Amino acid sequence: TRSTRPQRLLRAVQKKAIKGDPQSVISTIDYFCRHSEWAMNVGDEKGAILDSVVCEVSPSTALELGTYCGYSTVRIARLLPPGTKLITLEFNPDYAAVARQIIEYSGLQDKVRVLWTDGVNHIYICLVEGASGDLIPKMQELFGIKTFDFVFLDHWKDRYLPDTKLLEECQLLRKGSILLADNVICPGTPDYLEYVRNSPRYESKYFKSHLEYTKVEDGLEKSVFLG
Ligand SMILES: Cn1ncc2cc([C@H](O)c3cccc(CNC(=O)c4cc(-c5ccc(F)cc5)cc(O)c4O)c3)ccc21
Ligand SMILES: [Mg+2]
Repeated sequence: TRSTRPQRLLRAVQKKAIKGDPQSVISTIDYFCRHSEWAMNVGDEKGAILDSVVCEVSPSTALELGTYCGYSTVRIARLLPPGTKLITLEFNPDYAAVARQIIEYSGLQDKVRVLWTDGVNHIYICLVEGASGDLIPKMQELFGIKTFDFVFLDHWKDRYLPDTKLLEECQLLRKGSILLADNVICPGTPDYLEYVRNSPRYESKYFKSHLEYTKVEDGLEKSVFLG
């Protein structure tokens, strides 16, 4: 049967990227998506904004909702200091399988481990198969996470708001936690935007950009939880 888009993206990485070099994996994916086949990675333009927020926050605990092929996982993980804990949630097993291979190809495989064995000198990326709504309430028991310093939302757009409320209810956000949401314009997350922009518990800022690999407007919304 015909390969899937994530499989074709993985093949391009295995063929053209330098093994062990995260930047080369990122550039290869961006080139492939711009010149061969579009895919819903956050991309280079919004990716640069993601990079700057990750560097500014320098989180010791981070959560990504929606791994897809692992492009933003690699973007985030390459910037994280040793000892960071990055959890990325993917419910689609085919996407998770491709993401594992792309994360490993990027050389982060020695950091992709069962969580927090020593937690001293490695970044721990844990790619967990499952839906955010089921897994968020289990973060403490599964991973010993108390709160997240940084959350990147890039999964189903109608899950941004319920999952943000779930993070609040599970007390996984602390004063100063940063939420960064992709696609707040295209495809759009109107209920989430309305919430973080009007709730007294958040200070929100819009970073105008474009839908990955296109000229269509899109952007990222950065929201600080005020506690
Ligand atoms: C519950 N739960 N827990 C974990 C988890 C993980 C997933 C998957 O990773 C997954 C699967 C399918 C779709 C998404 C969301 N992404 C998008 O839909 C998107 C679309 C476009 C776009 C824009 C313009 C178009 F014309 C077409 C697509 C541009 C973008 O950047 C996107 O992120 C995420 C899903 C639910 C999950
Ligand atoms: Mg997206």
